[in-house]
Amino acid sequence: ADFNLLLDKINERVAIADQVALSKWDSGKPVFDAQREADVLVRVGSQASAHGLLSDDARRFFTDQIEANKWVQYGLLAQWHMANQAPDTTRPDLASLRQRLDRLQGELLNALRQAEPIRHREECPHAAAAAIDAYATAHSLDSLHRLALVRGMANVCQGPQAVAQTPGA
Ligand SMILES: O=C(O)C(=O)C[C@]1(C(=O)O)C=C[C@@H](O)C=C1
Repeated sequence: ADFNLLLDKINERVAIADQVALSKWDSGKPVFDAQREADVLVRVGSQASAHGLLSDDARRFFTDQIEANKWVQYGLLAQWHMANQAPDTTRPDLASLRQRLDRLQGELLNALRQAEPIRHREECPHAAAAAIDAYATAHSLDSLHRLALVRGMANVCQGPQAVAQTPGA
């Protein structure tokens, strides 16, 4: 196992942030929505064990994904305010973007579970950083989206003591 599937799923979620930012540019809604974050994290916590993960671990991981999402939104909104314009590509409304985020949730948790063995290895921090670097280069990510991967991977390495639950436990 390596980090490629996990990075793919993290990057997929980050790519949705671009469209969330556009919807917020249109609506003027703030990036931060405390109630929505709480809802997401409650669901993640309750679905963790079905994916073979501890609730706290899954919640911490998702807190990082939400932070990565906000970094991208703040970064893009600042670029668009600088330019006094945002791209005029068609964008889905926030409700359908949230449905897409919800659908990705299980895939992200499965990808985290799949990475479990490397997460506890001594070389995890180096392997994670190298995988992010290679992934960002291979996908020609700009510095904002590269940094979002760094943020999303921030707590993937866990040290040897944490133990995963068996699915359904
Ligand atoms: O749903 C939104 O409004 C988003 O901006 C997405 C998201 C997330 O990553 O899930 C990020 C920031 C908000 O505080 C809530 C949720």
